[in-house]
Amino acid sequence: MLEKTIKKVLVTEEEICAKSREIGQILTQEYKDKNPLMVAILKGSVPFFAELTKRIDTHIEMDFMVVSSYHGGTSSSGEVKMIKDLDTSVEGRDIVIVEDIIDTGRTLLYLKQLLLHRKAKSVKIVTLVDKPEGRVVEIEADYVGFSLPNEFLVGFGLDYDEHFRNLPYIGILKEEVYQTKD
Ligand SMILES: O=P(O)(O)OC[C@H]1O[C@H](OP(=O)(O)OP(=O)(O)O)[C@H](O)[C@@H]1O
Ligand code: HPA
Repeated sequence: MLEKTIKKVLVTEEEICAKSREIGQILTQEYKDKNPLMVAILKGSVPFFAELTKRIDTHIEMDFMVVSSYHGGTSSSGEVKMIKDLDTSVEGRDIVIVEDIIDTGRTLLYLKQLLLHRKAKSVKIVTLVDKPEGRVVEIEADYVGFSLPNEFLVGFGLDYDEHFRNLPYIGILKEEVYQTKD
């Protein structure tokens, strides 16, 4: 079973649910009467997006984007590519980007600049995980669930080679998992 591949759990399911509730309450106040467009960045943000949006008690709309900067394994190519754009116009709208993780920051810098260029009224970023030591460009999230050390993380949307997104917690893999997959 998947649990056997995990060396250490860093954030439990209970902690993620409690934090999502907390951020959801803040967003409820902040976006009351603003009908923000909540943008999930696929695929990693899916579990957190589902957990968070349930906890927002005011009108929101949802849309989805696919961008990619990681191509298998644990390293980044550095280039951010748009694979699926939004269906909705962002002009004059309050936008909340929801991510699973900020690491180098390249993905979110690209997305924030793109949406501001398209004349969004405001763009805020919510991320489940921040790895501040990984940053190579200047960008910060407005709301961070958990600030974690610079290790390769899996679970709650975070993948290693497309696997482990379905773990209900965030953890690090045992060394042998990398050895058998590479
Ligand atoms: O701060 P960065 O170094 O840019 O890394 C963060 C991005 O990397 C991952 O996406 P990925 O491109 O792997 O796609 P995925 O969401 O489908 O896993 C993650 O979901 C973020 O979008
Ligand atoms: O630690 C990570 N795990 C999974 N995907 C990622 N994308 C950036 N950093 C990570």
